Amino acid sequence: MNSVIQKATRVIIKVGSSLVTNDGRGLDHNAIARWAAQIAALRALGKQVVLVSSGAIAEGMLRLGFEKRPTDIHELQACAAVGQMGLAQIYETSFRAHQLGTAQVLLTHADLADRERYLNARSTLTTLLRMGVVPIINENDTVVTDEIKFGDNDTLGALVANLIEADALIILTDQRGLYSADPRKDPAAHLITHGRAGDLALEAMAGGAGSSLGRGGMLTKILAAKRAAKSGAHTVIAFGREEDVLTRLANGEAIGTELAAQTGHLTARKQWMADHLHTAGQVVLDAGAVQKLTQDGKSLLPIGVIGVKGEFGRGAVITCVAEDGSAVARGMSNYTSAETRKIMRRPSAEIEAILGFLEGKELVHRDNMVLL
Ligand SMILES: Nc1ncnc2c1ncn2[C@@H]1O[C@H](COP(=O)(O)OP(=O)(O)O)[C@@H](O)[C@H]1O
Ligand SMILES: N[C@@H](CCC(=O)OP(=O)(O)O)C(=O)O
Repeated sequence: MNSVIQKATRVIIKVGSSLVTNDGRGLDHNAIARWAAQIAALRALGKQVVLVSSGAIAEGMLRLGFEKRPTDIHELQACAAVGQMGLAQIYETSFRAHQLGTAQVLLTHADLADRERYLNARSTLTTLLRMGVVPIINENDTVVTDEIKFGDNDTLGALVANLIEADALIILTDQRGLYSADPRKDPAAHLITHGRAGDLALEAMAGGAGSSLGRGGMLTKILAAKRAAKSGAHTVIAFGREEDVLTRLANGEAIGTELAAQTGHLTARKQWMADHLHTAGQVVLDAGAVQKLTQDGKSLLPIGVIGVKGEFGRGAVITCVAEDGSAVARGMSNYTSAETRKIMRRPSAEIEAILGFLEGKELVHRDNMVLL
């Protein structure tokens, strides 16, 4: 038994290049239809699923008539741009068969390192999930070249797990999981069924890149598990063509390699916030707001703010202090300091009229906050 996926309510599933393609050129429509059916079953169990799928380059190669993977980086980018249309098309059709809508989300690592974009991506994804849509994520290969060189969606999967605080990351690949050595080179290698995310011994077992299409190999998967664990997500690495792999994992079956996170979401978030000792600014809360945050577990609304100190941008980590100056909480602000000065002491229903837009009715959402 393995209850990690069974217990998870928010899951990122990453489907690698080596799996999603038909012998390296074009997409395997039948395999994609099977994953869509299984993801629909997971949704019916009440799980929210985000799919990170590779395969754009492979499909673009087919559509543009390349026999071999081009070496020119801009030709690869062109393949990705053309192929992404096919990838979106096939996922939309496959999920539609199960009455599920899909959304295309193209991201770069830099997007997630930028606070404002991070918050925007997070809000978009959580809104899509709330609406019952399955977001399909890939790298935005048009605007970056580093990622295309390494071809690594494992890292992207982990970053997305951090972004929306997923409970689990499932990495589907062309091997049954992590082996004690690369099974393509060492026939005596055995499957590692359990491990601790972040254990350095695992990194030594994972060799370099695997197939000619997938570039990351097992090492990027192990590093992705380590990264995902930073926000409390567990990782499972499994063979994507194993029959009903996703639904069986959701039923608690032990398949592949499970790499467990050692800290829960809350501890992880606190650690992350603790890294921001030098916050960009402060907001002063009235007694009612302090009570809402500390006693009732609520978000901070602008109406409870009576002062703003310092200058900060949207997405900055700020400190919420009581009138006597004692620190109450720390969190990411939905509004800049200038905007906060305009909307403080005012009801959230007026934000849009005051600023001309609404980023959220909260100044700091509960999910982006830790109490001190
Ligand atoms: N210890 C290991 N256990 C399993 N696979 C390994 C290991 N070391 C290296 N590999 C290689 O990693 C490959 C999977 O990585 P990759 O081809 O990048 O897949 P994907 O496209 O799914 O990301 C496997 O086919 C295998 O050859
Ligand atoms: N973004 C690109 C490549 C991503 C990629 O190959 O990643 P991986 O599946 O981790 O080896 C694509 O869609 O073709």
